[in-house]
Formats: sequence, C-alpha cells, structure tokens
Amino acid sequence: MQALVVYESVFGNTRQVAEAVARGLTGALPATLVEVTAAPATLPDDLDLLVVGGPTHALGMSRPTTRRDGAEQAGRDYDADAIGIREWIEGLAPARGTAAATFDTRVRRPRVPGSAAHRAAARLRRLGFRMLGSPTTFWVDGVPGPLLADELDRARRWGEELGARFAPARDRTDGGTVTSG
Ligand SMILES: Cc1cc2nc3c(=O)[nH]c(=O)nc-3n(C[C@H](O)[C@H](O)[C@H](O)COP(=O)(O)O)c2cc1C
Repeated sequence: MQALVVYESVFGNTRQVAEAVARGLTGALPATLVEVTAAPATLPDDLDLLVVGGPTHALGMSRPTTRRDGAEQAGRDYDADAIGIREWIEGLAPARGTAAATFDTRVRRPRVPGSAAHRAAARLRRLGFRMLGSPTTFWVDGVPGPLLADELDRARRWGEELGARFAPARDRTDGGTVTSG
C-alpha cells in the first residue's frame, strides 16, 4: 500500500498544498512527495494511489512558455529543461486501473474558466487510471499567492478522505488510521 504525490509549483503555493495532502494521506497509507522534475518516469509496481497537482496556467496545465513567464514574475531563473506535470503525464506508460486523483491551484478572483486538475485528470483517465472523485481546486489570492485562508486545512482533509478509501473498513470509524504492515 503506498501513495505517490507529484507536484509542480512556481511560487510555492501548490507545493504547500501537496505537502498538506501528503500529510493527510499518511494517516492511511505511506505517501511519498516528489517535485515533478524528480518524479519517476516509471511508477512503482505496488503503487495504490497517484496524486498529481499543479498550478493552472493559461486555462490548463503549464507549458514551457507559461513556466518561463511564471519564473520571470517570481524573479527566478527559468530552467528550459525542466518539465511540468503535462510533460510528466505524457511520459507515463498506460496504467491498468491504478487509482489517481488530481488537484490544482488557481486564482479565485477574477475567476477564469480552465483548470489544470481537470486537464490532468482527463489525460490520466485516458491512460487507464481510475480517477477518484472530482479534480479539486485550491484557491490563491493573485498569481503569486498566497493561498486563501483554510486552504491548507482543506488540502489535508482532502488527503485524509482520499486515504480513507484505502483504509481497512474496520479502521474507518477512527479516521482511517492504519498501522504499517
Ligand atoms: C503564466 C501564468 C498563467 C496563469 N494562468 C492562470 C489561469 O489561466 N487561471 C488561473 O486561475 N490562474 C492562472 N495563473 C495563476 C496561477 O494559477 C497561480 O500562479 C498558481 O496557482 C500559483 O501556484 P504556485 O505557487 O504553485 O506556482 C497563472 C499564472 C501564471 C504564472
């Protein structure tokens, strides 16, 4: 039983959400948190749950051009070789029903349509992943952030809810906590 949380982040907001989701998951199953440029190209055979999160850029998943724009706004060097979740998902082999869930961060106001989480979920579903629940958004206040109040609590609870699906039935009443092994 194990989960992998793969995230992409320019300003750090999606990283914070990914950390909170991983904390929520660990009540039920061991979770590994990894930034997308260091994520494995081949998923472990014993993976039970893949969670993928990234910032919404230009109505969907980031591209090299939007990552460059973001890096400029963040005052950081742009790494032209770095991939985002779009490219990482493109490199995955077809899956045979492995559970997966996606999230994104995006600006609450002005609200524009489009969600990296929805796009990522569609790609993963096409690859054969079994999507759990709906793609989920965590809101930021402006392009650099910060996250809106309580979003990290909501992210931890979202992780707990995902993890509870993997907890043995007898443990679910006490919050899905399981012992290892
Ligand atoms: C180039 C660029 C394009 C963006 N496009 C959108 C967008 O279409 N919709 C939206 O809600 N937010 C958009 N944003 C705001 C990002 O979603 C926001 O910066 C992100 O959630 C912050 O996450 P991070 O700190 O993990 O990078 C954009 C940001 C950048 C840099």
